[in-house]
Amino acid sequence: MTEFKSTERKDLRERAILVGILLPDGRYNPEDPLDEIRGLAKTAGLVVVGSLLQKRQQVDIATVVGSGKVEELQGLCEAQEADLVVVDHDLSPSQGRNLEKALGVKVIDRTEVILDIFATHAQTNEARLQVELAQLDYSLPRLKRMWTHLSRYKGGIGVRGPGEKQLETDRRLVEGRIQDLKAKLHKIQARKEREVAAREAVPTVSLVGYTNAGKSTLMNALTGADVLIEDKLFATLDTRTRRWPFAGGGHVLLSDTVGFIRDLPHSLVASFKATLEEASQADLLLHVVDASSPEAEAQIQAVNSVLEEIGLLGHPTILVLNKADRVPDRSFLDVLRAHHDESIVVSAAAGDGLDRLEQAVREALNESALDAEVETAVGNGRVLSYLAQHAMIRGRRYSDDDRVTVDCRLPRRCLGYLAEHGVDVRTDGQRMYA
Ligand SMILES: Nc1nc2c(ncn2[C@@H]2O[C@H](COP(=O)(O)OP(=O)(O)OP(=O)(O)O)[C@@H](O)[C@H]2O)c(=O)[nH]1
Ligand SMILES: [Mg+2]
Repeated sequence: MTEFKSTERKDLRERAILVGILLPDGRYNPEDPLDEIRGLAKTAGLVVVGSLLQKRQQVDIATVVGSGKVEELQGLCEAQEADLVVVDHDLSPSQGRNLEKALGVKVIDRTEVILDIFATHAQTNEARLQVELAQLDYSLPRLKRMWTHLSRYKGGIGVRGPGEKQLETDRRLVEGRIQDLKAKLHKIQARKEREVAAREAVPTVSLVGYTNAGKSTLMNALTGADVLIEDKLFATLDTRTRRWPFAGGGHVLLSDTVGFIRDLPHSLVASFKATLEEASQADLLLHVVDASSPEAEAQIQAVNSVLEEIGLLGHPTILVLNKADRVPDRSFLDVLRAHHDESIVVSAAAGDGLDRLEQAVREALNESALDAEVETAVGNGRVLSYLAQHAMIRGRRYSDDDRVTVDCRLPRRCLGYLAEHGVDVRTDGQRMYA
């Protein structure tokens, strides 16, 4: 019966029903609480054929939504010939199983949709390995819980059943693959670090921000690059770095990064940490915001919490309020600007405000680097090669007592390292970009 139906259908994409649970403390778009999960479903290539919302004090332990809603959902699935149900909430393995049993269709949660999108969008070898690592990290505890659940039945008759053995085999396979992936990623990242170190000592700036905020559009507008832009979530998964020539002279290196989202699955944050850590090498972050979204403020907070997780919250940052051309009401921008003093309004698509952005970046970079004289022993190879990698060296003076003084432009973030190594640093506070 079902088979007959599906061969009759012209559109072979999977048909999905979205389920949202409105909890008292949940942060949703009040006009359309399913807005984001609908965007995720669309990006994952699903056709949304229906949706269902339930207001609750807390999620139902067994089935997330209440039993009445489960019945309603089952009717909806049949009427719409749905292939799957997407729940905008994390599901425990047993909640997923219970719902699947009751509904007779596949049930997936928000994290699985995000992991799926990442898996289809990953293009470089590194991104693919990171996604696979995240997927295995996500499935490992589920694997355990799934088998534990089974072996509880088997354990009842007092035997170490095949479930237990199977679990061991599966777990060992998965754990082995995880180690293998980590080793491969480690190699790639070590190579990248060498590449970064070998770069000329030009200031670097990283774009960060909520997914779909317009980071890649801004990257293209500033550097003339040709990075993929799509009205989809997570269009960019691979970091790219391009030269951003300043209209007023000089240039910096600008990197695009993977977008953030509220409640980014932990396994993903962990495996993309290395990619995001490129941002921590940057002298400055541009936090790009879709200022035309009613969720702008909540998205800023979500990005800040990921930044905090990867230790970047205190990093020098400029907030870029993008899509100004689409903001329906100016007063909306004023509210955002009042909350965030270091912010610049732009439209990456229309090319508005980019000159002001350049000026703000110059000023921030001036503040983030110092003219310095660093004195150390001629034989201190470690510190001298550190300086060669991180500072813009202008000259060296040698003295009779085997000491060298390096005259350079030094990023502020290097002061900690030099202090740790007991090196003497003198600064006169002159600015490089006037
Ligand atoms: N109206 C308007 N649309 C913009 C602007 N900047 C970007 N967009 C649109 O917003 C959508 C997302 O842009 P991207 O540049 O791909 O966003 P992103 O932040 O790189 O997104 P991910 O890589 O998916 O995280 C695209 O449809 C862009 O055309 C802008 O200034 N104004
Ligand atoms: Mg992008």
